[in-house]
Amino acid sequence: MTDAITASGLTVSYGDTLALDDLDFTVEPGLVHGLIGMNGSGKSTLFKALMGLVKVDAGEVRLYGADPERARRAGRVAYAPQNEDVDWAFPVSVEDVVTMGRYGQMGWRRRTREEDRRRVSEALERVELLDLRDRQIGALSGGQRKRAFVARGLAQGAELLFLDEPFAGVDKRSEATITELLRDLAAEGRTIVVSTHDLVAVPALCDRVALINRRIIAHGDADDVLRPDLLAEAFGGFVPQEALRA
Ligand SMILES: Nc1ncnc2c1ncn2[C@@H]1O[C@H](COP(=O)(O)OP(=O)(O)OP(=O)(O)O)[C@@H](O)[C@H]1O
Repeated sequence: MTDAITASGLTVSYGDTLALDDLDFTVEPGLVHGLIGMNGSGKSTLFKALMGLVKVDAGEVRLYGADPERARRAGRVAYAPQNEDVDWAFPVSVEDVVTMGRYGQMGWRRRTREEDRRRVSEALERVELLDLRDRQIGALSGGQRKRAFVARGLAQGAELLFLDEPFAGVDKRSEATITELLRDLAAEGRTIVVSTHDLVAVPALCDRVALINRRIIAHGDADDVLRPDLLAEAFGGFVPQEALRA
């Protein structure tokens, strides 16, 4: 089976800051992968590089064997950004945000067809936001906002979903709802990569765990990866205690 992601020798810098350093990352399809690392370890940059959204100094990315930009344009990959990267005051409804997932298929006039409206409704129903479809996106709770972005990816028909910190600012109940949703999507064959600081959330959510600190330090089963020595390497000598209890 073709891997969902293969990245090799990926190097990205912003001026003098080296964000990714000769990083290799291979992701099996149909699983939930957790991407764990401290602030500034390159998690968001990795997502952007995998989607062809930042300039890569060196290295190569393939998504299902294809060029990342092509995979993105074909709607095969979707990205739910960190809260800070979204303008929540923007005057769009939840339904508008999910409809954006259909833009690639709509043509330049962006006129919605029956098929688009059906896919949007199905996606909203799937994430249990159908009754909030007319609400302004910023008037949702943290967990509902994340689900709206997942719905956008589903409306688009994405096979590969990237979620940047989906549990930030989300209560335990919403976290459980999102976890269940992502587990179901993976069971249907989608591939999911989730960046999180929340190590306690990892066992319930992730099939595999990757530790990142500008490169991938370890990637595999949680028991093999969440080891004190590897965590110390990822977290710069500081081992988060909750990681060892996870
Ligand atoms: N647009 C940018 N311009 C300059 N430096 C940047 C930019 N984006 C990220 N960086 C730097 O690149 C490094 C990696 O940042 P990145 O946002 O990928 O890390 P992260 O693991 O997602 O962090 P966090 O957990 O805080 O969101 C950091 O040192 C950051 O300051």
